[in-house]
Amino acid sequence: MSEPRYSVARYLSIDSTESPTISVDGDLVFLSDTTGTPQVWSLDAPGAYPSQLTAYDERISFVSASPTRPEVIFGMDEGSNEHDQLFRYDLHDGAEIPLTDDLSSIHLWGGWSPDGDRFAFTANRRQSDTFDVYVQGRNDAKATLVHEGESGFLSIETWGEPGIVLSKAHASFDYDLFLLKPETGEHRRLSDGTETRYGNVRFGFDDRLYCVTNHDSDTAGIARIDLEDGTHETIQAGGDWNVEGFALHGETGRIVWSRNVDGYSEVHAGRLVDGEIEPLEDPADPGDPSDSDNLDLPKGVAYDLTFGPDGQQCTLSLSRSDDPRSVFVLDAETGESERWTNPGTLGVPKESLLEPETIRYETFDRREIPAYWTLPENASPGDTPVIVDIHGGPEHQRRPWFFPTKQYFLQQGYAIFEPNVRGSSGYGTEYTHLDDVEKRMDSVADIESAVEWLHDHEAVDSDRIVAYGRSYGGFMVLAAITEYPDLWAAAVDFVGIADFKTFLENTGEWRRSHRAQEYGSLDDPELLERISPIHKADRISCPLFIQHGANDPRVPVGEAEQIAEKVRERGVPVEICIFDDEGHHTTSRENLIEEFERIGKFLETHV
Ligand SMILES: CSCC[C@H](NC=O)C(=O)N[C@@H](C)C(=O)N[C@@H](CO)C(=O)O
Repeated sequence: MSEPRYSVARYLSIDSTESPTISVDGDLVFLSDTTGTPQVWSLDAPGAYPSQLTAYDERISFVSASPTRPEVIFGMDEGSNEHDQLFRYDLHDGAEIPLTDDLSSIHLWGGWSPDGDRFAFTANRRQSDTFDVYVQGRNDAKATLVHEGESGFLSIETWGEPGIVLSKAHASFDYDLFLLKPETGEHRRLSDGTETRYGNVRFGFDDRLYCVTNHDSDTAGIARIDLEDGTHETIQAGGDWNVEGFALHGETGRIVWSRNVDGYSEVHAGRLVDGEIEPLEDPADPGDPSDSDNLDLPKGVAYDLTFGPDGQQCTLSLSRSDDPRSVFVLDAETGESERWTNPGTLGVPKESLLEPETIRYETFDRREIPAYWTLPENASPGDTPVIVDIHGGPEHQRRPWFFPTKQYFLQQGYAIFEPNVRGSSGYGTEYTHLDDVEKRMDSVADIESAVEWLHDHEAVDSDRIVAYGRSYGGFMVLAAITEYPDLWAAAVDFVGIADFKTFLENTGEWRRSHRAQEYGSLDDPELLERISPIHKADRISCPLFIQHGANDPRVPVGEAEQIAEKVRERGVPVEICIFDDEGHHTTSRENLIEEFERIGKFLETHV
């Protein structure tokens, strides 16, 4: 194993800057984890020295600038328990005003009223399994309940002159949209009841509604929804790939949108004219519409597209394998971009941060599974250990963004294999459903096929392959080492599901029905038993590292405790790392460093 030149603490101390928003004064406000947890910072010019605005130990989850005043609202939870409270921050005098104080409830940020006098959110205050809609004056201590939801998730997409748009998530690809008039409580459905995913909902010029949706398509595009009759009209199709987001400035009609092309973002800019997108003119050739390639953004993953109040600037977050999460600002008229934050790599040479190769491997049913494959420098034939890193969700997608621990393991001589197995998002709606309910173990079989691909690779040491994954990916690790126990030298399970029955019984009650759509219902115990690794723990033979957070509201910590006990009973090496002040994500840098120093030692011992 090559001697590590940089500690894992060094990689984990590389800052992330993201979630940008532009204040009425034109200041950029964003989140940075420089102090060890994401806090609110501001910048008044690109590359200037940023100003830290908040200094909590707890993580801040979002920040949103008022459309009319020099102030923002941010959300913060405790111990990573996802029970966010809301706070207002005055950008001129630094005053911080708590807006909610119901610590037992989750507050999901919705948005500001168009005049900035009020804001809206959903919360499960009334019933823990149900989110209701609340409106609160920016100076008021109390909120008004304006709509009672039904059991399960309910969130706010946007607030415009016509009203508040609500999103009811029945499942990851089955949403309904509603329009709520907060003054009267009038509430009517805008969606047509088909199994459709909606996101990024925004009011445009003359209050027409725009969104990202896969309505009537296998991939997502930008559509306009008629508020009167609910007709959906696609104004920008995704084609072979999904449109992933857009920013739209109502008054000017300026639009910046991006497409997820095999994991990489392709960013476009233009203007809505008569409801159609007119691409920006190519500065070099006036009259000739430019295309995405004319936007001189680094090739990576773009997200958080957001216009400033005047529509002249559009800010976004962007990350690449060799570029930590940074904030850029686009000139919406010319398409020219400027980097506003540059977190740097703490002296780790950028050329040592490795880009993946995008590959596809054939799986058991001859389907092609996309994956990212990264070999370490100077990988010696037949002597390279591999970490198979399986993402969570499952309706998520691994993409080529900056991953500090991935770069650390690469520098230590591991190759990294990141499959987007069936059920992953990013490859069309049909692909996301290939692992649903009774098809669960097909995605685990995709992992076996991945290892077969690795066995055929000249660099790989087949006896030193590690199963590694977070959340749903942690389930995939436990499933892989029970279904195919001979393939693995070791395994690392972060906040994984071990038993779908206890998971569904103990997960947050507001999310149970949503997750049952993906995994199966408690009414089908035979299915849940068939797909739960806990019942095959006697097949586990490789050393297992388990990490969890005691405050996890999604995958209860009991999932970690029960699998650890089962495996330990058999005398197989098990190490468990549970943080009392963390939840589904380890959010403090101090804990992350402890976690990964322990994982590094565990892998050194067993691989
Ligand atoms: C408005 S949709 C909310 C989706 C929900 N988010 C928080 O609970 C969710 O299920 N997210 C999945 C990515 C998720 O948490 N999946 C696993 C864990 O990886 C699970 O708990 O089922």
